[in-house]
Amino acid sequence: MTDRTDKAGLQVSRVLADFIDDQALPGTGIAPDAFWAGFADMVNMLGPRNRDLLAYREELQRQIDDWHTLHRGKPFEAAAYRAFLNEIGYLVPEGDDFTIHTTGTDPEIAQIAGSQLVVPIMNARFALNAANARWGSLYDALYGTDALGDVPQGNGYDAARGARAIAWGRAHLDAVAPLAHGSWADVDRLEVVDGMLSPALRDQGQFAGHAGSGATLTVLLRVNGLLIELEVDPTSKIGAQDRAGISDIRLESALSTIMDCEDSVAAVDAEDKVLAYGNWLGLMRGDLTEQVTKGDQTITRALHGDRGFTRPDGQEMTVKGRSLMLIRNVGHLMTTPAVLDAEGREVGEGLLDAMCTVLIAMHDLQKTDGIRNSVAGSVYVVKPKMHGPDEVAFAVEIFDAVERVLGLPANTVKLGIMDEERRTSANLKACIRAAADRVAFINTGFLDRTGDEIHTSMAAGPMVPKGEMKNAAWIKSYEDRNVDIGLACGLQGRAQIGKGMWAMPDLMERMLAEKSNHPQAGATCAWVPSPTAATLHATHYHRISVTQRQDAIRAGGPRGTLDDLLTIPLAQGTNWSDDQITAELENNAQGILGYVVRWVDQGIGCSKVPDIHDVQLMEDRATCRISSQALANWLLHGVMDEARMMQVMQKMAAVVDAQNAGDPAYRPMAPGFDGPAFRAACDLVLQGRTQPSGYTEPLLHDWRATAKTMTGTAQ
Ligand SMILES: CC(=O)SCCNC(=O)CCNC(=O)[C@H](O)C(C)(C)COP(=O)(O)OP(=O)(O)OC[C@H]1O[C@@H](n2cnc3c(N)ncnc32)[C@H](O)[C@@H]1OP(=O)(O)O
Ligand SMILES: O=CC(=O)O
Ligand SMILES: [Mg+2]
Repeated sequence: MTDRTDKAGLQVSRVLADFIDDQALPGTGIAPDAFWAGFADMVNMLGPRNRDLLAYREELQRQIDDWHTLHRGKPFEAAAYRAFLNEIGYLVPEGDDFTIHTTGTDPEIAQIAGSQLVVPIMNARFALNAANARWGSLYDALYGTDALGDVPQGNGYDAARGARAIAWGRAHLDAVAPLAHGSWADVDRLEVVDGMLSPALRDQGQFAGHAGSGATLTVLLRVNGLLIELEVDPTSKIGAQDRAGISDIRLESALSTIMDCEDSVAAVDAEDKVLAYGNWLGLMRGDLTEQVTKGDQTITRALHGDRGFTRPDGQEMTVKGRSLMLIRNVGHLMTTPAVLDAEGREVGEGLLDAMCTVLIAMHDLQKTDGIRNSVAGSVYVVKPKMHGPDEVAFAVEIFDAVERVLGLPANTVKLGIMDEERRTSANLKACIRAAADRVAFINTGFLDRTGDEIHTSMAAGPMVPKGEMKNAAWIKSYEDRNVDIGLACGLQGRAQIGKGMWAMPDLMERMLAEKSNHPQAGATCAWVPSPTAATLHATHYHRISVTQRQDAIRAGGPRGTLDDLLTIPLAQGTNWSDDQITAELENNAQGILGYVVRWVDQGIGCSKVPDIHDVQLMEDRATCRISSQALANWLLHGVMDEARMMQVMQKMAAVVDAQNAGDPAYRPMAPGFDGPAFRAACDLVLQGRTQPSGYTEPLLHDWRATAKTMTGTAQ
């Protein structure tokens, strides 16, 4: 039984009430009574609207299901389908041209293009690492991963491998910051004389500053707005082997980081929410620390400070040591047992997130020195899973209300719009207009978007296998239109246009080869799963000027069409071989089970799970949405029956158990197949058709709460 206390008519879990009153509010100038009264008003005013918007989602989905059921087996008529979507209000008029008015953003949002890291906020160790991932060692990223084609072997330093990393780094400098004469590979001394770098760069404007001198010199270069740091230290292991004594090339890497309260975490009750909010508070106050033990060494991880350099003109400059932090709230769907309204209903989790995360960010807004996040005085909230312009307008209303309660200037909160639901993609211009005063990014969350693609048209017929989705007409149009519309709405120089996650965290060679497609496509940022990936992906922004790409794209005129966007990825017939069907079933089942078992039993919201080809994949709720919707779709259309599905689930549960054999906290699913994790995974498929928009969170939350009750850890 949750211990609750009355706050302005709300029944608030005591653990949350204490956290807000004793930790989050002190120092903000907001009194507890004012906070809770303001939140109660918000719940009363916006709660019913929230429920109406969700009911409208369901109503539209029902009409779409009916339309497909009526037309099944007949040739698909795109024009009739589009007319129907207009008629039911799924498609709304685009409206006149306009440009956004967002002001007061930090340079990382509006001016500089670079990697965007995402991190589960409930993991303090990772969250601190992410905040500090503004800077990363290029040598470490090359040496420690498969970026050079192979992974390091053994424990000691492999000098030949080190030499390959150094050679790669020098070749990169030749490509992006060439010398006036010769190659970086041949430099045998670096120095700064009278504000000039020696040897001279072809473009002296790329020399941005320096610190120290002689044997402890640090040189800063600036390429497409991103800083590159050359560290000279001939006494270090690497520097001693280097002709110029360069010990590392450090890159400005994760320019921005999304601290995630959504799809990469498992937060089902007040205790979980307080952990998430507590870490955010530590990051915003600047005092979060975590003990990190590796081998026999324990260190205290804390936020890095800023550093001072001297510019070529002799002026001092400060270089930020941390990534600009954004906070992803949950969407409009879920409610939370952390707070009950006057009628005893759970309140919208999105309302609670909005109020608490912005309150906490006030600790940063009030600072004038030290460890600051937004120097421009903004709070960046990423809002996921919104369906269409009315839901974006509702998010704006939420933040209007939050700003009023907290006494913040209007539009302090900037909004990141995840373009990851089909109704948002199809009405993107109207969605951006709805947030024109505060939009700070649009981002193609292609993983959720793929899940919604399957769910929306679930009744139309069996879809292509998961791996073929990336070649479908809708997704190309979706990616192109997002950039086209973003540029047409004036995001260039004002807000980020972002692209999606690299979901193969261990395949860095492949990421280096492929992810340049994101800046090439005009994206000012794209998601990476780890600090190392942020460093490697930064090299793409050195090579590609996103501003120039955006100018060229805009000059070329709009590309993706709405008709392509609305083209349903139906399979052309279902004459797959039995082996093909088995492979698809097993692959999806393994991903679902491997993810869900850690989510439900251990509360881990983001995991690396191998696929059936043994490629480690980042799995979160969005990837789980795809896999479960893909299986639900094939089940609905008889590609397999329930008995076969259950057989596959049991077989793959045993495989997942074996994969986790080394984890002492792991509870095997086989041979009983009756624990909450296995049942959750099966429900995600069996009930996938009727889950709201095909989301995984309602079932995951229920089963996690059950598992917590079973183990006596429920709040
Ligand atoms: C569709 C979407 O919504 S995508 C957005 C949601 N997804 C994410 O946020 C992905 C974030 N990434 C992660 O959570 C992790 O990288 C995973 C789960 C994919 C892999 O985790 P692991 O298997 O533990 O990674 P691995 O063992 O390779 O590396 C761990 C180290 O890398 C660091 N690390 C890994 N990912 C991150 C990250 N995103 N941010 C900061 N540090 C990270 C850890 O701090 C750790 O280093 P440490 O020991 O010095 O603390
Ligand atoms: O949130 C990101 C996605 O791809 O979904
Ligand atoms: Mg998403």
